[in-house]
Amino acid sequence: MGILVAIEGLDGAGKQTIVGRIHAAAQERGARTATFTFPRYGESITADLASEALHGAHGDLRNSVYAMALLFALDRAAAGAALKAACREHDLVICDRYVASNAAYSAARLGEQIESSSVVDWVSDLEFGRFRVPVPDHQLLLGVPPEVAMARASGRAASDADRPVDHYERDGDLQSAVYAAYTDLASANWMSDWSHAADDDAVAAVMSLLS
Ligand SMILES: Nc1ncnc2c1ncn2[C@@H]1O[C@H](COP(=O)(O)OP(=O)(O)OP(=O)(O)O)[C@@H](O)[C@H]1O
Ligand SMILES: Cc1cn([C@H]2C[C@H](O)[C@@H](COP(=O)(O)O)O2)c(=O)[nH]c1=O
Repeated sequence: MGILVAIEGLDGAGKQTIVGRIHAAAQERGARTATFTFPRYGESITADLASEALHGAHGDLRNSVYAMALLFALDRAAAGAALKAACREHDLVICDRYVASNAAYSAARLGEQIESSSVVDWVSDLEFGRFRVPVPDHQLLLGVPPEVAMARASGRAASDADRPVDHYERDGDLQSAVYAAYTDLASANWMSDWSHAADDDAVAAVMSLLS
């Protein structure tokens, strides 16, 4: 049985980039490695609906924190069997965003503190309890602060017409609140052990989990 590792962090922090580096390093070491990216745009109708809402479609859908979180959770629920199979067939399964994204963004949007957050409990009951998606063995918070992540997201939007900034990405106060929520989830080792690192240290933190 392989290990399931979730890479978390802000919009534009560089999660996709670091997942690529971890994947390459693990394969170089001979580890059978698989990756999943959430939301699964183009594969999941609920992921696509969430993205469309973040870009202005579907009326006031995006205003509901619980409705948005439910769409993201349904996307993961539909991937649950594939995730479990991947863990059986690989040494390392890396998720670019996972359940903690729902916890951090939802708590931040509602202004709830992690240690007493109703929505964080709702997310874990729904996703791990009811939908039975696998609990990650390790979670890594990519330690890139809001101002850096937002600059990277804006730079990407300027050079890629298919990646305009969305409703969450253009909200600096939300990005700061999400980073604080993630930091608290990591400090509390929410659901599993966390590390908090960037760049080479982030790659090394995940590689150290492989025996
Ligand atoms: N270490 C880095 N230094 C400078 N730029 C970087 C670094 N890592 C990623 N970038 C750039 O920042 C932008 C965002 O990176 P990436 O797409 O990996 O972020 P992400 O966290 O997956 O974003 P999102 O969650 O919004 O999909 C890209 O243009 C990427 O090339
Ligand atoms: C998976 C997931 C994502 N979100 C948030 C985080 C982002 O701001 C957007 C879209 O994700 P992307 O990585 O920028 O494509 O949605 C969330 O709130 N809950 C989730 O489970």
